[in-house]
Amino acid sequence: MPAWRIVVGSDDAGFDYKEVIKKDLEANGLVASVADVGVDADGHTNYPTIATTAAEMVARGEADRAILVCGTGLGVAVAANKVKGIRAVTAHDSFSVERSVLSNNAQVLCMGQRVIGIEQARRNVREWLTYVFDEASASNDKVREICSYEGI
Ligand SMILES: O=C(CO)[C@H](O)COP(=O)(O)O
Repeated sequence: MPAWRIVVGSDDAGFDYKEVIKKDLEANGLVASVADVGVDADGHTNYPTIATTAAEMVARGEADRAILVCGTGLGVAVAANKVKGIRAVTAHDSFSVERSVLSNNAQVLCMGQRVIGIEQARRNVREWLTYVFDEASASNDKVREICSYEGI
């Protein structure tokens, strides 16, 4: 199991969950490091800036995965997916979180603070850390097709 380098980010609407998740990650033995690209408690930054900053860190290989929180988990996913090579998903249930890695090899998990409860969000993150994409799986053909569409 890898020692994940994780980057977390949120807008104002996702700040509280981002802070709780960050603390959980820092205490999780599967996590090597946690970087926080904001927002801060008193800061305001639009979600596309936060999401693309985090996604670019993953795309450059400075982090393995990202967790992004906004009100719905939708805007951060749309923005993160604009970064070449990034597969970001909004997933609020355990099965989708599992498949986001095992089917889609998504590196970015997005959630909405206005959509799910904090305990489900924390559980999603705990479980997400335990999944690793199998490049020998049948799903890889489809992930490669997505990459090929992007020219990578
Ligand atoms: O949920 C969001 C974007 O998907 C964000 O937290 C709020 O966006 P807004 O409704 O445009 O303010």
